Amino acid sequence: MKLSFTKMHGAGNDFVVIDATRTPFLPTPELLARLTDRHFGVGCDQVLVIEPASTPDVDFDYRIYNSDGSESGQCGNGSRCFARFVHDNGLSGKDSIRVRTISSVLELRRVEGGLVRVNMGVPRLEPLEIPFNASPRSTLYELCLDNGTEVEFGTVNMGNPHAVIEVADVDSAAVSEIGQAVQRNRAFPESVNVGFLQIHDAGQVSLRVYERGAGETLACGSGACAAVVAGRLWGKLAESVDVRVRGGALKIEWQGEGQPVWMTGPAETVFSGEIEWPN
Ligand SMILES: N[C@@H](CCC[C@H](N)C(=O)O)C(=O)O
Repeated sequence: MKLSFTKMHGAGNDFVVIDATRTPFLPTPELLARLTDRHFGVGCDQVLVIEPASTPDVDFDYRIYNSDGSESGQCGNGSRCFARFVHDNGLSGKDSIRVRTISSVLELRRVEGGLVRVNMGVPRLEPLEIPFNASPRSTLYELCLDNGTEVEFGTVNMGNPHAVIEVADVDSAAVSEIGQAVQRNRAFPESVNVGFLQIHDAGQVSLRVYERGAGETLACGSGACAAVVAGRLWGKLAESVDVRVRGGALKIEWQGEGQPVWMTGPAETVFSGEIEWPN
């Protein structure tokens, strides 16, 4: 059987997009591994699946699988690619569509210049359940990691979990080592996306994210939203922030508690293809 796919990226966070609006996509671990593997398959950070709407209040369902096969309820960069794919392939003529993930409903809008603006929803700021070696301090937690490092971080749920650590310099931050140690901590039984945030001024930051289920990616849209929310709660950021990531730039806007976060950024198609499955 041949499976059609489209390779896309949003600021370098790359995806294999599957249109399952007519034929159901049944993602076995082996098939996901074939799609995500950069050496033996197509290669991507996440597989995005476009499904028919399961309820009348949305246009489509949106499933997200990390490169390790785990499923997530949110993928910001993927949402912009989702909107672009739906438009370019004539699946909807609307300029604004609503999609349901396993955890959230998102509104995706096409804007000028190939950019897409996404209503990423209202961030959830529930306090972390504190296990033995972490302690809360206002919107910050302190944690002694199993590698002996002490970190301070904020937590924000954007439909998926994020821990945000402020650093003096993103380029020299030990993103992989600290990211993995935070993910292993029992404070995060479902693991967590770990953001490293450098604040240049109230409107400009740099960010690297060690993603749950995918490792460090060139950009993480939900991570950018979480980082700006955390930075605003710490009183350090303005309502509109330009976020520099390794693969480009995103604009994040958040008016404050109870309000949705808006993310604007690029969405590009790289190529389309077919793979034989099973081979
Ligand atoms: N790259 C994403 C987030 C993808 C899911 C994440 N790794 C998780 O497991 O929650 C984005 O752009 O938001």
